[in-house]
Formats: sequence, structure tokens, C-alpha cells
Amino acid sequence: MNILDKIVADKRREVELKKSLIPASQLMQSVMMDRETLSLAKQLRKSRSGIIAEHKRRSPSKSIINNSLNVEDVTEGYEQAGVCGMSVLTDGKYFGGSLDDLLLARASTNIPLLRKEFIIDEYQILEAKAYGADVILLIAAVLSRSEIKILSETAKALRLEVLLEVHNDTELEKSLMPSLDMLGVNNRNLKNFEVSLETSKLLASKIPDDFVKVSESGIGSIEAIKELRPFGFQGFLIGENFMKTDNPGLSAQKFIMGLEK
Ligand SMILES: O=P(O)(O)OC[C@@H](O)[C@@H](O)c1c[nH]c2ccccc12
Repeated sequence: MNILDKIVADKRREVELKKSLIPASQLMQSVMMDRETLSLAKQLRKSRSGIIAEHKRRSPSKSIINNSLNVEDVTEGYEQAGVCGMSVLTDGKYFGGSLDDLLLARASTNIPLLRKEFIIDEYQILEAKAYGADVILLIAAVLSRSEIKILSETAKALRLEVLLEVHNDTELEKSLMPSLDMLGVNNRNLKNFEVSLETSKLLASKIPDDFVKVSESGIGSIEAIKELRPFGFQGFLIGENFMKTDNPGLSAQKFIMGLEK
């Protein structure tokens, strides 16, 4: 079993358990359900930098990235840096995140927030909304076309935006549908952790222009972004490069200043 299959198998068990502890009807009562969501796609289209900065404590590929920061400080730092949006990892077992991280980030900022999670069930989309997200991630590698359709339509009904993540042609071709807002190309293969920006360059021309194109993972320099822009990418999802420093907000700020020059 590859690591992705293992994560998803664990996730299915986790979701069943959570459904029995906190029924969907209870999530529906969250005050967040009535919150006006923010558009990440709009921010990316009008931005000169296109940075989506991630809160990520650890990952299965790198183990510990940074365990000594608090999520509110990171959120405020990213906001001050002028990022377009923030991605918050909520998986606990493999990434050291939680839904509380999302809620604390929500309480600290008014920028669009993405729930970064392995979503396999509509229940997790209700959770995303109830804990203050504006956008959800769907990963084509772990979903069928009909699952992508059901999950993305559920998100739209809750006024959440959808970022669909692909890593190859087959995943891209099976996934295109109008209920998606943004198409992300993950430069990291989630099955073996190999990273290459070429993945983004290869897939870019196959993504129709109605979707905002986002390049994800392994972006470590301003040069990398300048290289990706001509392929039509307007969003750049960066985690480790910021989170490995003592002050992720400041690192993001330097990056953005370099891009806007
Ligand atoms: O830390 P990086 O290499 O900048 O990558 C960020 C983000 O793209 C990565 O965390 C990610 C992309 N897709 C995912 C799906 C699940 C978990 C994590 C991810």
C-alpha cells in the first residue's frame, strides 16, 4: 500500500468515528454556516504575486517542519505579508494539523482560508464550513469523477470554492467540470513524494482558461514563480519554504516584495 492509500484508509475510519461523535445536524448549527465566504479565485486573478501561504507543522515526506509557532501568529504574519489566501492543514495524524487550527486562523484574519485535507465525504465539507473555511481542496488521485461531482456540488451549495488538485493527464481529464473554481497542479507525487516543477509546465496547457491555475508544492524561490507564470499560473501554493523559518510571515513578505518589484 502506498502512503496515499494509507492516509485515505485512516481518513475513512476517522470520518466514521467523527460522524458518530458530532452529527452533521450539529455542525449545521455552527454560527459559521451563515458566514459570507471570501473568494480566493478572485484574489488570485487580481493579485500581482498570487501567493497562497500554508500552515504546515510536519509532513510524511519531511517529518517535522516547525513545531514551535502558534497558528494565530503565523496567520497574522501571512496576512500582513499580503498573501492572497492561506491554506491550513487539518489532518492530524500525518501533518500535525487540526480543525482547531482552522478555527483559530479564522478568528485571526479576514483573508480567504483553504481547508487542506483529504476529503472523501460530504461530512468533511460541512466541517470545513463550520470551522470557517472559504475553500476546500479535492484531490483527484483519491476520488472518482462522480465523487468529485458530488463533493464539489456540495461545496458550492455551501458557497465554498473548490480547488481541485491533479498530478497527471488522466487525473485532469477525468476531473474537469463546471463546479470547480481552481485547478491545482501538485508538483509533488503524493505516492512517492518526488517533486518537479515540470509537472506544472506539462499540464498547464491542458487546463481550460475558465479555471484559475495554481501550482502547488516544491516552490522555493522567486525564480520558480517567474518560470511558472508564462504557463498561465496565477496561484502558487507554498508551505515548507515559509514554515521552515522562524517567522513565516516575514519570509512570505520578502517573497512577495521580490515578486511585485
Ligand atoms: O510545502 P510545499 O512543498 O510548499 O507544499 C505545499 C502544499 O502544496 C502541500 O502541502 C500539498 C499539496 N497538496 C497536498 C495534499 C495534501 C497534503 C499536502 C499537500
